[in-house]
Amino acid sequence: MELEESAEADYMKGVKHLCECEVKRVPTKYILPVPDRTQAEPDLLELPIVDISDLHPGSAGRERALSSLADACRKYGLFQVVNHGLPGEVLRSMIEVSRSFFKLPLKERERFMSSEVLSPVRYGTSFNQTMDGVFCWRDFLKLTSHPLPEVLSLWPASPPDLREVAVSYARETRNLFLDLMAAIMETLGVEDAKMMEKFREGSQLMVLNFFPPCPQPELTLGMPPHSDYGFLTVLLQDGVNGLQMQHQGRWATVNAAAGSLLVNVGDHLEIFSNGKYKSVLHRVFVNATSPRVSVASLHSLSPAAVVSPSPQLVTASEPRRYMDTGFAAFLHHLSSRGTTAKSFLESRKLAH
Ligand SMILES: O=C(O)CCC(=O)C(=O)O
Ligand SMILES: [Fe+2]
Repeated sequence: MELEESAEADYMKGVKHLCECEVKRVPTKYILPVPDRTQAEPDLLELPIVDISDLHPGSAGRERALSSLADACRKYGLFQVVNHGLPGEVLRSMIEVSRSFFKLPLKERERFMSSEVLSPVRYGTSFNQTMDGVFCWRDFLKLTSHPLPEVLSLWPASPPDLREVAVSYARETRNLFLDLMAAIMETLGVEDAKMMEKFREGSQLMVLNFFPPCPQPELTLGMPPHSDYGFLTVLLQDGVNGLQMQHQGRWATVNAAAGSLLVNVGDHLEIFSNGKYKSVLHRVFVNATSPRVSVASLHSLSPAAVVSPSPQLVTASEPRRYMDTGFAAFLHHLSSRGTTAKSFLESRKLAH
């Protein structure tokens, strides 16, 4: 009992630390109101699959692949990519090095703790630890990954292979993002070379997530319902289920094999597409036995840029649906209200 009480006072140190204190019950700080908990076993959802090799110019299956990509962005907001060209070894090493980082002693991880959301390297816990009333069962390391040279020296130097592995993973996911955005622009019927240039100059943030086993997983969540802010997120998981998405008004569990890559539509693409493609609301559940690691790579324009609906998608019959949105507006929302559900995007909608 004594141990659990002192552990509770330490919740800012994260859930890995709580587990090391061998808590047998979830501290009050993590207990969600009943309606916010996961239902026992939501349905498993078969995700649409996009074959990246078919998107290459000249591929016989190109038209079909573009149409399945458009459908996936419109109807699901989350899909699985295959034949993506990322070497299995790069994916496996990224999971492995993330796992090793979270195994480091708290003292080493804590050095990267910061409440400064713009900090290029940031270790933390929960979703938005300065705002969350109820904490969630997650520790994370956020690494600004593009433009890289200025920030690389700030990344953790331990585990010793973290920089090398994460740089090569970041480069590969960035290329995948750029290929996907070129194809997505085509599915939207938008020709905009300047925009493609902005994607190339854009930002990339990698989020290494760690969800340790939880003694009472039914009381809490690994991440609350949220959408990601960027254009696309490339998501790598370790084969332990945890991701749920909202589809047709219901929560469903996403079943992704170890080493497979998922891609989800973020708020900026919803804005750019003037609402044609929807950012997906998703959350993470935890379990009592298996630690889980995931790596989310969030891609957008540079923080100084403004995202607007593409002028080519605003017409007399399709009026502009969203305000111009800069990164500053997002940060303001984050620090004043948090970003659970799709509250940020809702705040950018224009009334008609
Ligand atoms: O762990 C996952 O599967 C999802 C993580 C996620 O949604 C995020 O980092 O934004
Ligand atoms: Fe997310």
